[in-house]
Amino acid sequence: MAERRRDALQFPESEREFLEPHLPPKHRADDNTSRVFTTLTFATSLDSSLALSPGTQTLLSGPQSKAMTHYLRSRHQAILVGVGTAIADNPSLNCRIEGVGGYGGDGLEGQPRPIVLDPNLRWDFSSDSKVLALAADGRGRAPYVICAKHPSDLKRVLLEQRGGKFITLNISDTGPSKGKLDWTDILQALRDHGVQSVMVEGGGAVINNLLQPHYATLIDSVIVTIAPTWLGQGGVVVSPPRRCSADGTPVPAARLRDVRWHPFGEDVVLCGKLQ
Ligand SMILES: NC(=O)C1=CN([C@@H]2O[C@H](COP(=O)(O)OP(=O)(O)OC[C@H]3O[C@@H](n4cnc5c(N)ncnc54)[C@H](O)[C@@H]3O)[C@@H](O)[C@H]2O)C=CC1
Ligand SMILES: Nc1nc(O)c(N)c(N[C@@H]2O[C@H](COP(=O)(O)O)[C@@H](O)[C@H]2O)n1
Repeated sequence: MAERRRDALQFPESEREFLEPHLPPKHRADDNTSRVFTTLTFATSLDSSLALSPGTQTLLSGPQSKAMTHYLRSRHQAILVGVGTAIADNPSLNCRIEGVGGYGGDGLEGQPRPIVLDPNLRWDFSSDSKVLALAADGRGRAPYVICAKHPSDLKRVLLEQRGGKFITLNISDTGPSKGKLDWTDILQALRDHGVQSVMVEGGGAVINNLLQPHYATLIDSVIVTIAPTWLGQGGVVVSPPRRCSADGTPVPAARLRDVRWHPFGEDVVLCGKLQ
């Protein structure tokens, strides 16, 4: 049995039941489903902010909802963030729940694969990246970087040495991701690389892009932590593009159905499906 770590998080069995209907099915090695179970999840303030300002990290989740997020990480094969988040936060993107690989468990069992959406190769993971350091230390997996350019051999070799890789896709020339990567292509590429479930954590640009009606059928589950604070103006806001009906009247951009709420400490967690 691997050594117990003092920084491991606890998430009680009694809280897990609430989340179960909103999680991907437990995967089998022979599972041939063609699509990726996709969960959109993030922590927000009462004024829909993810962070106090662009380029900064803001702690919103309390200890219980943070443990919940780490439990979600253990139940998905991958975590996806945009390069803005990778640069701003230098995140760990691993799972620190007691009992998963690297935190008392065997190998890398329960550790999700970090995915960074970085079309123009802005992320310099070669210096001081927590994700790569954790991968080297056996407490997380090396990232897959989804890009639209060919990386330098230096970056490619460094990533591959740690067990990660670059996945190069074409920029979309139509639809709601014109000039970017299309989510249908991103999720298909993940499936082609063996990923059966992914939680998309953010940041603002990623969430606002994905919350467009065109992609609603790609998202299986939405799980949002709401913290009892207002961050104020100038933050990184979740607010997808406006929609209008045929006569030009504004209509809601997106809405959840089958909604359930659960308090975690001072936060509340909302689970639902996109209509
Ligand atoms: N409270 C929370 O749960 C979370 C908060 N954050 C916060 O969000 C902030 C970062 O958000 P943003 O600046 O909006 O950056 P972001 O993390 O959304 O990354 C934006 C970048 O991702 C790439 N991207 C996004 N969609 C794409 C697409 N369809 N195709 C190709 N590339 C695409 C582009 O390069 C874009 O510039 C940080 O302050 C971070 O702390 C991030 C994640 C979760
Ligand atoms: N659930 C949640 N609560 C918050 O308060 C947050 N700021 C975030 N941010 C996301 O988590 C990443 C940091 O994760 P590590 O602890 O470094 O693994 C950060 O990059 C955001 O994606 N999430």
